[in-house]
Amino acid sequence: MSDTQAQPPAPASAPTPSMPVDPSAVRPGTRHRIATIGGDGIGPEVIQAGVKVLHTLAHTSAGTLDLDFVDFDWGSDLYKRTGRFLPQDGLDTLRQFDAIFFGSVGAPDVPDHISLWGLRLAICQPLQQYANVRPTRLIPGISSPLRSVTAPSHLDWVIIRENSEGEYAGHGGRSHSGHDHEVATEVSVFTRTAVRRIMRHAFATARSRPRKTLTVVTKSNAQRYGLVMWDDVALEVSRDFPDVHMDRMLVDAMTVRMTMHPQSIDTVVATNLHADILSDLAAALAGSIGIAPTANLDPTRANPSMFEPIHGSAFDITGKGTANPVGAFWSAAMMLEWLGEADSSARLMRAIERICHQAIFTPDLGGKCTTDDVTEAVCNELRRK
Ligand SMILES: NC(=O)C1=CN([C@@H]2O[C@H](COP(=O)(O)OP(=O)(O)OC[C@H]3O[C@@H](n4cnc5c(N)ncnc54)[C@H](O)[C@@H]3O)[C@@H](O)[C@H]2O)C=CC1
Ligand SMILES: CC(=O)C(=O)O
Ligand SMILES: [K+]
Ligand SMILES: [Mn+2]
Repeated sequence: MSDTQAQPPAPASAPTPSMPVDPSAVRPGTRHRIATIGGDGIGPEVIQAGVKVLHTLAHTSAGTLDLDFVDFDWGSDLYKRTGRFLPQDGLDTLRQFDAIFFGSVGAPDVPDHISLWGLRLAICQPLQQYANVRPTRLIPGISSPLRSVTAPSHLDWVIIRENSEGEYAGHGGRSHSGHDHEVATEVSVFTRTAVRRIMRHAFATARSRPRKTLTVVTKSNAQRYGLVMWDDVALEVSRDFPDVHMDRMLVDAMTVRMTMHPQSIDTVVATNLHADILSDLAAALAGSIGIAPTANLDPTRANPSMFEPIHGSAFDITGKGTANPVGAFWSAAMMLEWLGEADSSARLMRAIERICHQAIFTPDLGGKCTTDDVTEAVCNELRRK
């Protein structure tokens, strides 16, 4: 760090971990091959910004970080040209990479269910990225809409979302289409195997964090089969984690607790749909959906994991150059952590925190900066020695 330039103070405490990383499963210092898929809308804007930041991080790492990127133009434009969001051998291609850095999928002129199933779910589900990890933290400099949240320790959560089945299992159908007696079903599927593995991942995450507290969220009053099984499996798995304090909440009450008692929450596990909704709320309570990151993990590491901001294509701001790239940067930091590059990950998070401390903000955070301004500011922080 330069002596001549004033630096904002370092964050009060080190970030709490969101992903338990087994040191024997990673190879820090080796070349990591990253597939980048910008996708649609603001996806390519924030992923290009993220790649720029990662290049700068590598160039300023004194040779300790070696990243190699290959970009894929998969998404709705490819679909409109070819009828496919990714090529036939797309998954085999992705399996050759160490990680995937993803933007978003969804275009105004393609039905949302076609695009989501055509690309994001078409990658996550077959690659068994069953743990969707969504940390939320109040970054110093950003203000929460909640009056009671004024310090980072007041809102420091990680939401673990089941990412392979549940409400997004793809079971269902429509008959008698367009008639008054039309019927449509959307069947939630819960298997003991998948519930057990996400529960084990959630307990392990909770155990890795200082407060060792896990909230199991369901709707097992109204949903009396699959989610009662969730509760049963949670109780069984909890016996293997006696040092983790577990409590249970119904999802409707959880929205109240998130808003009224955010300090009482640490690690949360919920179904695919419930956690999808709760994590957008969490992002807003921490200041903006534009800053929130995700890891889609295959915890077994048999397949590459995928890292993306939690937001979608944001049609309303596409092409304006004002998309907040921080969610993509934070996702990139998670990717580095998962690849075993803890020091580089921490360096990137510090650079993000410094620009937030200086209020270098896009409009979603109340600022006037562009995506490029924020990206350049983060790169400049990384170049300071
Ligand atoms: N993982 C994915 O690829 C996801 C895809 N989608 C898709 O994206 C499309 C739009 O979905 P929406 O429901 O509108 O959600 P969205 O997340 O794209 O946008 C919701 C609101 O948040 C704002 N916003 C989102 N990201 C932002 C950023 N980085 N900076 C500043 N503002 C930001 C948008 O401008 C919009 O007002 C749909 O096609 C949907 O299916 C939605 C969520 C996730
Ligand atoms: C699709 C979506 O909303 C999500 O993955 O968060
Ligand atoms: K996304
Ligand atoms: Mn979502």
